[in-house]
Amino acid sequence: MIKYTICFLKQQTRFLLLNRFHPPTMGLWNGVGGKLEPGEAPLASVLREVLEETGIHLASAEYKGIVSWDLEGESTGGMHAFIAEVPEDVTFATPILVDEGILAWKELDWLLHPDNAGVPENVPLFLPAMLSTTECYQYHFYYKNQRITSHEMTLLSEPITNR
Ligand SMILES: Nc1nc2c([nH]c(=O)n2[C@H]2C[C@H](O)[C@@H](COP(=O)(O)OP(=O)(O)OP(=O)(O)O)O2)c(=O)[nH]1
Repeated sequence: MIKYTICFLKQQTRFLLLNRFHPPTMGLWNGVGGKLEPGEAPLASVLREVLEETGIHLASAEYKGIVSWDLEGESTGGMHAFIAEVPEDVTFATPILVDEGILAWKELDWLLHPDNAGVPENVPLFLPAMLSTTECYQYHFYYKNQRITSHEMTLLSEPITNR
């Protein structure tokens, strides 16, 4: 069951990330998102979460598929993932403190740097693929002792953005 959404908001090469005050991914720089409400479509959910957490009113976001995880052999959850371009004329000054954490623009190179321990371990493994394809995949991660041991990506033949 996919319970969450996540959106990577970008403006050219930089991304608006949230350093989260609370679990999951507490203390790490992650995309913006949250839990789907009952009956809510993934796109509506992610647009709502972006508005609530950043104040940015997006007209739309591009569906990129599902990120899911398997902890110690049990499939425990996942999130519908989106990428959205913030128009150039939208000025969003950071860092800024919000209820959920600290928002700041971070360069893609910083986000993907192999020495960067400040982003969720799975982000550098799925985000480059999402940025380089228009196809939607399920990115599935296997964890043991809270570390990724392997991952796989499978093409989604019927993306489910509006269900
Ligand atoms: N990169 C990454 N993000 C994750 C993982 N697990 C996980 O839940 N997330 C994301 C999905 C959501 O965007 C976010 C968790 O949402 P949340 O619990 O804060 O949801 P919410 O704002 O609706 O929560 P609440 O305050 O109402 O309880 O973290 C993960 O393993 N990697």
